[in-house]
Amino acid sequence: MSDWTDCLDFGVSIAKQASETVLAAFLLQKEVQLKSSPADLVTETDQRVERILISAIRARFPLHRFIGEESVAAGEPCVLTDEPTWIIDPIDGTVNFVHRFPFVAISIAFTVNKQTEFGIVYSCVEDKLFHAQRGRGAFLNGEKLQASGQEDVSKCVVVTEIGAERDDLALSTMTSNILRLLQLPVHGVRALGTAAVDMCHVATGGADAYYHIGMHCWDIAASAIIVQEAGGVVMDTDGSDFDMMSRRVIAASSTSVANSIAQVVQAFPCRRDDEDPTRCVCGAAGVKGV
Ligand SMILES: O=P(O)(O)O[C@H]1[C@H](O)[C@@H](O)[C@H](O)[C@H](O)[C@@H]1O
Ligand SMILES: [Mg+2]
Ligand SMILES: [Mg+2]
Repeated sequence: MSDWTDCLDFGVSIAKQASETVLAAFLLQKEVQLKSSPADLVTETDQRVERILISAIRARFPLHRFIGEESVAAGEPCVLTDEPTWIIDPIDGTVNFVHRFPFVAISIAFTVNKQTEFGIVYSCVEDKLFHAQRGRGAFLNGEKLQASGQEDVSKCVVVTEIGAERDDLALSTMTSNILRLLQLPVHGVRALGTAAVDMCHVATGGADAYYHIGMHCWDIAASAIIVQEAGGVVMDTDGSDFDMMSRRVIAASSTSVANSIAQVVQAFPCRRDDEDPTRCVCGAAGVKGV
């Protein structure tokens, strides 16, 4: 049975190569386009990095499939099959990238039979390479990672993201979630602006939990296995099993902390990543396809 290490090694090498494109543009003025909201940005660099990654992988592994953030934005389907699949976020933290806020990451996950075999999150400006391979542990620049193991939510630093949604229901849900957490209380709430790196800090033990509603599979598919391989727990915000297409996640140091967060965090309606956007009505006022 393949252990996919050759794919992992190739993924690490192209993430580092592609980061040169991110860093070359990081301090430059950027042309910005909007996607689903005034806070959901994309630049030509996001699109170019995704093309670089996918063409390099396709040349080496021509039968593999892809789910890429900017390919999906351009109309490609977001459907996970049993085939070997690379799930790519070329720049996680595009708002940070546009503003030169130094937390931007390339996130690459690899699945076979819908099971994640490895995840790579490369925080380019920090030069921090997080990776994990199923059953073989999680690492930061080669050093093994261990989640904090914290069991008491009142002793936790919790990371989250406010996301790109700007409708009243999403904003009131997200802000009331933060208020309810602070009232538990928790030691602190943080947000770096990149879901992938946020979640990797649970694997380092520097944070004890992460939760998010509204992110996409490409934001968290790689960091989910990194947390799990560091001894953390990943689940849906309703306490059910993690489903990378659901657009809801809790990653935590322990099951008890994850369950405590699931009890106070409420979700707002989001279309699943793998739902046909032409056939769904959801969101605050049943806004089509958000
Ligand atoms: O669009 P990119 O790839 O930058 O991903 C970010 C999302 O856009 C945010 O909504 C979300 O809140 C996270 O910040 C996520 O990292
Ligand atoms: Mg992202
Ligand atoms: Mg992105």
